[in-house]
Amino acid sequence: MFLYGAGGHAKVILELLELNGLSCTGIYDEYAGKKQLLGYTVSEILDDAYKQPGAALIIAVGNNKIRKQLAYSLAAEWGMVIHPAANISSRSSIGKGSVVMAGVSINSEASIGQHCIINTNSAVDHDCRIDDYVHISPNAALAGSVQVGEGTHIGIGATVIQGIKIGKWATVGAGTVVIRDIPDYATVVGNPGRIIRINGPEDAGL
Ligand SMILES: CC(=O)SCCNC(=O)CCNC(=O)[C@H](O)C(C)(C)COP(=O)(O)OP(=O)(O)OC[C@H]1O[C@@H](n2cnc3c(N)ncnc32)[C@H](O)[C@@H]1OP(=O)(O)O
Repeated sequence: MFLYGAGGHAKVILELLELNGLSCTGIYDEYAGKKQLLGYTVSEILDDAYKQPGAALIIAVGNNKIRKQLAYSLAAEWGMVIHPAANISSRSSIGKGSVVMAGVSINSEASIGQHCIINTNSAVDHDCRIDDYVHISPNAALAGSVQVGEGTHIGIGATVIQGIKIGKWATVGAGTVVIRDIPDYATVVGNPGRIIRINGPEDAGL
């Protein structure tokens, strides 16, 4: 498995690979300014090795917009990795390029898009629909049938009650309690969550 990205998020993914008995064949980061990550070599030059038959790449970058831009520019076979201590319903689905950290629960008939981060100890309950490039931060909890649009960031420890629809490229602040639908591009904070800003399509990365 190849990784693109050599920051803190990449460290967590490297350890997921190790726990799954998968070898990391290469790490690319053209802007990292470092040669090593956890003892693995980091290459600043993007060669074609990750495009060889049988190779797969995970974009190990936490920023949702940058992950989307890279997904379009790198054009690879996408890998996926799930922590062995995640509870994943056999009736759920997870898209290519996504990563699922320790302690996560993904319950029945939930669907996770491509290049998502489902971070440590978060919960995505039954029938949730998570679109591509979403990040569900550590300890966030989504009740049943919540929808999260493309590129949205759910902050650490946020709580979303059942049936809520959250638009695309929105931000839910740390610890926010979401009890009403959230429009596209909105930033919502507090308990109950209130909108403090609405950006535009320029916030969507591409
Ligand atoms: C493994 C990992 O590290 S995963 C990463 C997890 N990280 C996160 O979840 C971070 C989530 N980010 C946040 O919560 C941020 O505060 C954001 C994105 C919601 C807002 O950030 P900014 O746009 O920089 O807003 P800013 O800090 O200027 O705050 C604007 C106002 O909102 C308030 N505010 C900001 N965040 C929150 C919050 N989480 N809860 C309540 N109020 C908040 C501020 O107090 C401020 O209020 P004021 O105008 O009355 O002073």
